[in-house]
Amino acid sequence: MKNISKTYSGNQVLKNVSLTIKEGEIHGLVGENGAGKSTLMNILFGMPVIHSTGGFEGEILFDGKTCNPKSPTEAMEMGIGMVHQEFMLIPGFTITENIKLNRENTKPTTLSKVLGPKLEKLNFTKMKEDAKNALNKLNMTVDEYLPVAGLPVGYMQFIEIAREIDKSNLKLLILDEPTAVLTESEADQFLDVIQNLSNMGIAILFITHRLDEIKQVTDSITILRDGSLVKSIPTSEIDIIEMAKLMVGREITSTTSDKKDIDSDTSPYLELKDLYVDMPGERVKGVNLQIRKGEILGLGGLAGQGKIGIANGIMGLYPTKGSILKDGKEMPLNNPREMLNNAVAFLSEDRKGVGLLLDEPIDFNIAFTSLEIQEKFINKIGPFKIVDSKSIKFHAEKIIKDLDIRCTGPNQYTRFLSGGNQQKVCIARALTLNPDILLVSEPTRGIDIGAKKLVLDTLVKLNQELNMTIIITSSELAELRQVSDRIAIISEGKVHTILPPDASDEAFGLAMAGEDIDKVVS
Ligand SMILES: Nc1ncnc2c1ncn2[C@@H]1O[C@H](COP(=O)(O)OP(=O)(O)OP(=O)(O)O)[C@@H](O)[C@H]1O
Repeated sequence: MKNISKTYSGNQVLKNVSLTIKEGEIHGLVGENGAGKSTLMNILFGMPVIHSTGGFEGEILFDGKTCNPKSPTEAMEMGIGMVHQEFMLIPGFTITENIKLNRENTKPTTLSKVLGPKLEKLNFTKMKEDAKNALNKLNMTVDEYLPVAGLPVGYMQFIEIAREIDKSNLKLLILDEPTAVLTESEADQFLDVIQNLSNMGIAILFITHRLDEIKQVTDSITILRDGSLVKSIPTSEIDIIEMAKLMVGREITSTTSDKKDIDSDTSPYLELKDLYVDMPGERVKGVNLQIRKGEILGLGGLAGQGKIGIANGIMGLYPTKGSILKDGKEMPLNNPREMLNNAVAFLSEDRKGVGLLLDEPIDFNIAFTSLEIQEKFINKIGPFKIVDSKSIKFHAEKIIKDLDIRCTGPNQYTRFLSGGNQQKVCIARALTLNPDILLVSEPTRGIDIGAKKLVLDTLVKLNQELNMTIIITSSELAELRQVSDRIAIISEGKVHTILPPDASDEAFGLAMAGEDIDKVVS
């Protein structure tokens, strides 16, 4: 890609960016949220959003020939595949149907011989065989006839890749943040797969915010900042700290909070008694927990063990049994609105389903829940209620600055924000509720290293300055250890053990595996 520039309604998001990738090479593309990574890849894959917004400037050469894919179909014909940040699978279809979608195998019938190929029959045996083959290449043992709906998110990612590698002419595979939704062990398996694909001669363009993965698996990297190329360099010649510095243009230090001793004699601020949550894939099976006022409690554990289900259950988003007491008062179960009324706010791990209003501006998205639930930003004149747009805008401007949301201003529609910046808008919305208890799930998933620090710093600041009680659920143990006062490890739907953040790696490892940790902890 040579001297690529792209403008979205007057806003230049790529400035003369060049990028080269060789056959079979694994090339990392890194940069802060909004740096222009997805846009660059969308250009290469011929995404309609590029061409419906005036196209781009610059030149693309593929296999030595000038090309300009005007649609994903054209890109695919050339041998380019792409797995997007958001899944593009059809839930009601089986794994095989999703892998073979639009490329179904058919076999002739008596009618088709006379009336043409449109009347050919689907060749299910061949389709199943191909799907199985693609899954095998990824070391996946899942049954190909299962429907995609209800599968754990990690599986979905592998199915998307299986779909790409089933294409026989695949030469270059673009992966936009493929590991953001994977657990650590799934991500490791995934990196092996990438290595295998590269050994097969397929070039990989890999976008991720996990710089350790970039270091581990790529041959070379390109760093973007604010739409410009900062550097392209062989990975062996740069370390992670330097990468982070080049991405954000400044040094990144890690977040730490002053850990508080939790006095178990004081009465709990939030108490969960025998909590059961029927969240598919993350069932909670009898959790008892006491959280003190002003505490940051971390919830850790392996995927599928129930840690994610706890906050979802407290919020009433999945059928829940047991009891939840806030400051000694019994909370209604299965009633999200009542939880919000009781000043409990939730930032969901489900980025797609978090309910951003994509065709509304940033400021309204930030204010929306507070407006609905708390009647904030409303002026009452006699019997009339008038939305105070000025204060909504003012509030948004402040929080955009605080969380460093990269946008053209509070009026910009959230649809046009990069993925990470959309996530920050969700955080801003939860904070606007000014809750007593903030539940945050995977708060830094998919956001860049600079923004990650900002989010964690914000949580620590809210806790210190407002004495806000925070329950943070995360698959990244390092992140939990940085900010939590105590960390509860969830295994098989129950609290396996509660550890101090400075407990040994061994203790955390054993607890996560559901093993007895007494020996190491003492
Ligand atoms: N369809 C669009 N219309 C207008 N602006 C857009 C559109 N898509 C992206 N942008 C803007 O282009 C810039 C680059 O966004 P892009 O999605 O390429 O960033 P990114 O580096 O992939 O970020 P992330 O890591 O958050 O996914 C951002 O400022 C974004 O707001």
